[in-house]
Amino acid sequence: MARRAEEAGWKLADHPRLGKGKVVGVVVLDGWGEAPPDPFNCIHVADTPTLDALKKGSPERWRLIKAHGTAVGLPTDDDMGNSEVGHNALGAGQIYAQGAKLVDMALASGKIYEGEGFKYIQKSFETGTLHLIGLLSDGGVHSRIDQLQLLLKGASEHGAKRIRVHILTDGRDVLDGSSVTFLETLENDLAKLQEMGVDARIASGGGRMYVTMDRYENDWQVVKRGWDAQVLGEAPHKFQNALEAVKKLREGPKANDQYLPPFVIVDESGKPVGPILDGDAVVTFNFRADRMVMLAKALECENFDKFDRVRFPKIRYAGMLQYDGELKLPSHYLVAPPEIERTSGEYLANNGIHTYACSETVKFGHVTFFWNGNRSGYFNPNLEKYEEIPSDTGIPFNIQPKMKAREVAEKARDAILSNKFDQVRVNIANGDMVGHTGDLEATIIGCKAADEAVKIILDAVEQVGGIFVVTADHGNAEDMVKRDKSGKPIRDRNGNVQPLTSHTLNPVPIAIGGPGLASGARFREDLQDAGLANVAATVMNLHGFEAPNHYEPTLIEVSAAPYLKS
Ligand SMILES: O=C(O)[C@@H](CO)OP(=O)(O)O
Ligand SMILES: [Mn+2]
Ligand SMILES: [Mn+2]
Repeated sequence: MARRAEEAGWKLADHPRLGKGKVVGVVVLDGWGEAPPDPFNCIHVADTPTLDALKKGSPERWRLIKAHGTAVGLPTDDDMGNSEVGHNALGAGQIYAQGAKLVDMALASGKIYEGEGFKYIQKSFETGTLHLIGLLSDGGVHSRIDQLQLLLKGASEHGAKRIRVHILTDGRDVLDGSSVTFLETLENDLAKLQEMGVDARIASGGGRMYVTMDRYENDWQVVKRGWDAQVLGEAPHKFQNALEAVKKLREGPKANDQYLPPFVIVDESGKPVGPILDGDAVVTFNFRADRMVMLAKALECENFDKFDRVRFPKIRYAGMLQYDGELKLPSHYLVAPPEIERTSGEYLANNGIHTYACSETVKFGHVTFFWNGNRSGYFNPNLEKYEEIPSDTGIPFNIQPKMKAREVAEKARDAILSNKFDQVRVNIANGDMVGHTGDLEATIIGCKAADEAVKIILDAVEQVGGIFVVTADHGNAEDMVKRDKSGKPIRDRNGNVQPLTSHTLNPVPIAIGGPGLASGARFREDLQDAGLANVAATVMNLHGFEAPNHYEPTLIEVSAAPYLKS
């Protein structure tokens, strides 16, 4: 193993001052940013003694790092962070131009229409329909409506004569209710295409969390609901107009953009206007992977047993990107994904580090798949163990805001105490998943549960003389209200505020410590602009290795003299 590592350039140099053999507990708090104290800062309001102690206890071992925008490879600094780019950066130690940006560039240059993926689907344009399925939003987390608009125009200029759009409404990365405006924009564009002789229409729809966009195989019924509407043209709700559909369905009890029921658009005779048929082309236009992989499997896999597809049309299918680099799924795609290579997980596996990673289902791929550069599976099954705690299904997370935080922490504790692993890595989901519901009270409970989970892990680290790194992937729970430009919550005539369900632009904390951390180790002061991508080198150091030269620099320095708490 050592020789092989050396030959392929995988061998990491020893750190001059930090030794090996200490277990390193890496905790990623999902959706846990830093913001000023405020009644809408649920992390501030919640009882979080463990995280408070890390912040107050050691100024040289607690700091903030960037988790949004260009620091994580997004197009601009107006782009909020998200789990995919966040965990990619944390695990890869390098900043890659991410899907959002790569698609922007391919559309701007027109290269998207010259690639293999587009040429492949184009073969269906003469006799078949082009179907576009994806999230209708300008959130920039999974997709962007301006990219859809360009693709619609470009596809019709390149020969698509019949286009059907299958929309998923958002309300998670953008304000609830904004689906109506996005839909108006889309209908306007489709009308222009119709004037130019293209038969372009919306064919079906539904809310992202209830229709299609499940992830990590949490609930295949979500994908089935989408399949029935998009492919079979069947749904409990039928309308002749999508705008009317969304407005009407939003009136239902507890209905919102995220959870809108599935609908199909039908003609005057009640016939669906755009089921997916043999000979058609399909593009899933989300660039982000996790919530498209399940649909990609259903559209592409010959052998499929997750639900009864009833009909498996012979189509030409391409993803906006290839969503899984290991499974090569889908096999055709319009834009090549970022080549996230030489991740810290692969380096550490090649240097003999035993790793345990755990999360509950809704975040499982975050600390495995995303962490490893959008690759599923192990680098070395003899050295790694990934464990998933099943998430609650069928209920929104504000009903069970504690989620599986304690269960995940107890698994991590056991892994740390087992002495079998050098790195124990978890994602604690509450700040994010409950934050997305916009329910403040539940989010406060969720944040407390996350803090308690961190305590369980830190206690175990303490017991074995190990080291901990506690950080987060992006903000969410620390700001839960829509604000005006000056930062004041916007209130309507009745004094009500609008909950902010999305992520934020805030930085996230990182804390290091534990009895195994060398007494002279502290955060450097020369990296004020550091971000998530600086964490991988830091973690490698804590395992006793120097990071590779092409990694973003480590956050820590180790002085010969012991670092003293001030
Ligand atoms: O739920 C998701 O898909 C996104 C928000 O769209 O959140 P995260 O990036 O935290 O996974
Ligand atoms: Mn996240
Ligand atoms: Mn989120």
